Amino acid sequence: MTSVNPGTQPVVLAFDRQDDVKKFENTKLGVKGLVDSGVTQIPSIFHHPPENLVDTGNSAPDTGSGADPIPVIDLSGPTPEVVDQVRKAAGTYGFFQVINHGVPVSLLDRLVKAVKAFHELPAEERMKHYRRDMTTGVNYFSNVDLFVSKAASWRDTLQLRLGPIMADVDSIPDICRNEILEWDKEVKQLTEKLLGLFSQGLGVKADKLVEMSCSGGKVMVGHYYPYCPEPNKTVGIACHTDPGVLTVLLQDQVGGLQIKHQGNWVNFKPVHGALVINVGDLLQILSNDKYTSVEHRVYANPQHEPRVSIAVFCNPSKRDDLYGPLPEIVSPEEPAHYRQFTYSEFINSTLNYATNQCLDHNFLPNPIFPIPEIMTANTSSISSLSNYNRDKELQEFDNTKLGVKGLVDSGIIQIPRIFHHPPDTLFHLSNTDSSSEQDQTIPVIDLLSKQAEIVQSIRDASAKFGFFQVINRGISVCLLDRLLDRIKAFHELPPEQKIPHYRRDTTTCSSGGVGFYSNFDLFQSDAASWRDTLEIRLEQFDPKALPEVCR
Ligand SMILES: O=C(O)CCC(=O)C(=O)O
Ligand SMILES: [Fe+2]
Repeated sequence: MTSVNPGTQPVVLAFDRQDDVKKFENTKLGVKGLVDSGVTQIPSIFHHPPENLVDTGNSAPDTGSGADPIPVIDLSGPTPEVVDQVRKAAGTYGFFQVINHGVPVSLLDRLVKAVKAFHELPAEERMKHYRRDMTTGVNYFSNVDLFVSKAASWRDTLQLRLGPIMADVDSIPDICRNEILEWDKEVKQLTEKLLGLFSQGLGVKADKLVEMSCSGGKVMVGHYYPYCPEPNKTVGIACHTDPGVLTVLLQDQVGGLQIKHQGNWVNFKPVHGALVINVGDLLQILSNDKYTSVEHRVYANPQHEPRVSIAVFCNPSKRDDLYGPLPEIVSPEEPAHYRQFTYSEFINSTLNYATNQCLDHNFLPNPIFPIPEIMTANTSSISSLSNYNRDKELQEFDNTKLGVKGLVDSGIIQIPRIFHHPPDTLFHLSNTDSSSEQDQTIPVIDLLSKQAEIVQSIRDASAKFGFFQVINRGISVCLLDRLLDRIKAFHELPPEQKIPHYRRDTTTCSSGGVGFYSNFDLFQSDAASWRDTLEIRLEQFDPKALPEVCR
């Protein structure tokens, strides 16, 4: 799309990509739909920068070559030995596989088959499930971050909330419902067992992490990585760490997962019947870096056989409890590397993860919750933190691109400190005393009155209040009502539709004169205010840049 800038060359507006992304989203068929349509070249929205790419040389990297260094742990072994193996693997690789884990291998096989069958349903069946809004707890989409990432990846996902409250069971596609419900029961037991082993590996009581509700919030994703005709231009999942406590991953035999170990990418060789376990960012923090949350990625599938993987992300369900290095394991000799924070705060601090409520996890800009401050463990409340870094928190808030509405949607119960105004500037909403100011009302001037009266009223109001209201001003009241309603509708759009409009500078060509932001003076004022804004430069804007909902 081009637009003409008066007196200069045509300029290419930056929303070309967003149009292509929307077109792809509107197919409701994901990358599987593209493959089925016979594409031989992948659309440019999937092109990743060279530093993200994996050279697969058009065939799968050899997942079998060399010694496979990632430990396989037999959970049926004696507990002290298992604890020791878990502690070592979690501290060095951040990843390991478990066998004899108690989940019937036949169920694992059936689950992979059922999730694959869902992704291979006829187009008209599959697209009925395509949605991003989280109300039922069941979602099917391609790329959780489609509208915010710079490049999309070659993967579709069926996502389900397993806990603390199971998704609406009737919304789970029939073709995989029974298998998912069976898996949910098994994975609950397995994750509690694993949290027991992780706790003991830190030398704290076995039920410590379960008591902290570390696996109470669970999200399952069933990924489908179909054949990619240009695997050297995109990826299956870009390099990331999982933000939560721990991840249980079931993969089929196709291969494609790679983990970073000592600076090198290591292929994760699938073992039939085994489950892959990895440490998330929160567990690294809770363990005060004794366990490590490791970067991993999946290359775009160069084989005609599609790859299926099913991950369960475990997160705390107690949002307002404090998390941070376990007090039992910090001491003056081994001080805490991170401060204490609530899980809500953790979510708010990680890019739009909170605000779109997709606890599918990936693609956080920082591999670890950015808490550089070293705090000792006796901190009992966030508000008593002395190491408040305002610039950093402002930047993190701006990075969510969702304004204060995003904070409200994420369920915060305390407003972040960047919004705290000094007491002398605050209103007292509970003050009902009728002061002299409250008795006075701002004049309403009827523009259909006699000219002389109008002039007199305007002169008086301007002198006394500097403000007045006008009625009968020739603009249809119905239009005004619609305008208010549409601006409200814009602010209440789902995150993925609002985020593309987030920008502070509406003077650039690429903005089209339109921008959505929270607090125009966010980085200059002493305290931010509880308000978001859609700005339109009336003198010069591109109608196409306006959000459709209020165009
Ligand atoms: O598909 C895989 O093997 C890995 C998936 C993954 O890393 C994720 O969903 O976070
Ligand atoms: Fe992951």
